[in-house]
Amino acid sequence: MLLDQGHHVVGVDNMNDYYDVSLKQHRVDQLANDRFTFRAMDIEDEPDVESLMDSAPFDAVLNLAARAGVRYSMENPRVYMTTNLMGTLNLLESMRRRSIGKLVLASTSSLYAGQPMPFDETLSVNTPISSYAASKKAAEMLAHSHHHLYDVDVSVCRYFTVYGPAGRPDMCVFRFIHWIDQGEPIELFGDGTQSRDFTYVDDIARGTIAAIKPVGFEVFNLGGGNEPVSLLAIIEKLETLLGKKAKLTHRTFHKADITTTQANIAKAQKQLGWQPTVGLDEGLAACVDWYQSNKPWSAAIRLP
Ligand SMILES: Cc1cn([C@H]2C[C@H](O)[C@@H](COP(=O)(O)OP(=O)(O)O[C@H]3O[C@H](C)C(=O)[C@H](O)[C@H]3O)O2)c(=O)[nH]c1=O
Repeated sequence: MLLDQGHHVVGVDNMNDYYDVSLKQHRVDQLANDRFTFRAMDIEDEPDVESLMDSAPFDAVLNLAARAGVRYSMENPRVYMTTNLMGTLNLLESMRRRSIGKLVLASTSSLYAGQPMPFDETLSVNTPISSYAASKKAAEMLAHSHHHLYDVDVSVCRYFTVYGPAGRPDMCVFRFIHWIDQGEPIELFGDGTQSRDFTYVDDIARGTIAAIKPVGFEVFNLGGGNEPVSLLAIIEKLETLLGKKAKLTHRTFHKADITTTQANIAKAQKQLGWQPTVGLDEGLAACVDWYQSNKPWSAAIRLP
């Protein structure tokens, strides 16, 4: 979207193998453009971040680089802190040294666990239930202190369960499509009544770009803003789209999982002029279309 608007963009990804690297490469390949440069590097590596920041006169940094799996953060909490917190520190420090004035920081609705819905940005989110959420909260706080000390302008975007074509294969929508299509049992944590305010990736991209505008320091919920939809309802919709019945294997509800999410998006609507436009049925259909039209490669993507 930034390229379509005529901007020059440098994209960074460390291409780690937490999930199938061919999917990451597929996404990079879609961005072929004279104004796009890709750098395979890690924001944890301070000298590399410094050299990156010297490579062009940046107006803004959008930090979407993260360890983002909720359940895997119980297995390997250390990488969540090194990437999500120390990586953010490297970016903030290199921005400070060069007076790059704008940071958009991707954060998460996972922070709202235990709070009353719909989740409002003013709720206190000091009791995270996963190392992932804790690392994102830590990054938000670090960004705040850099805003206070060095005047960097910060928009924190709390994303609500983002899905879309070429989506993450550690998340439910991608996996459920794969399993239903392949006739394999869906691994379902809990009874499937847990629910999410699913948000389509293009809406998230538009909201993230809208958040580049100067705001001081603000937190914005970027969520569908709809009634939360249960996993069982998602499975039913995917069965219809794929024309196949799902088989289920039940697993214990995961301790790091939030039961339900619903965004209050009034603030993003008002201050960013942002409104999600892609409904769940349309969004899921786009995911299934992408999966079908990229076969056999898409069906062979390794699930973590
Ligand atoms: C992958 C998978 C998930 N589930 C269940 C577990 C959860 O109760 C629910 C949604 O899990 P998922 O990982 O798709 O999404 P969230 O737990 O909402 O987390 C996601 O949205 C937030 C905002 C982020 O910030 C995370 O980066 C992102 O991973 O489906 C299953 O039952 N089976 C599965 O194979």
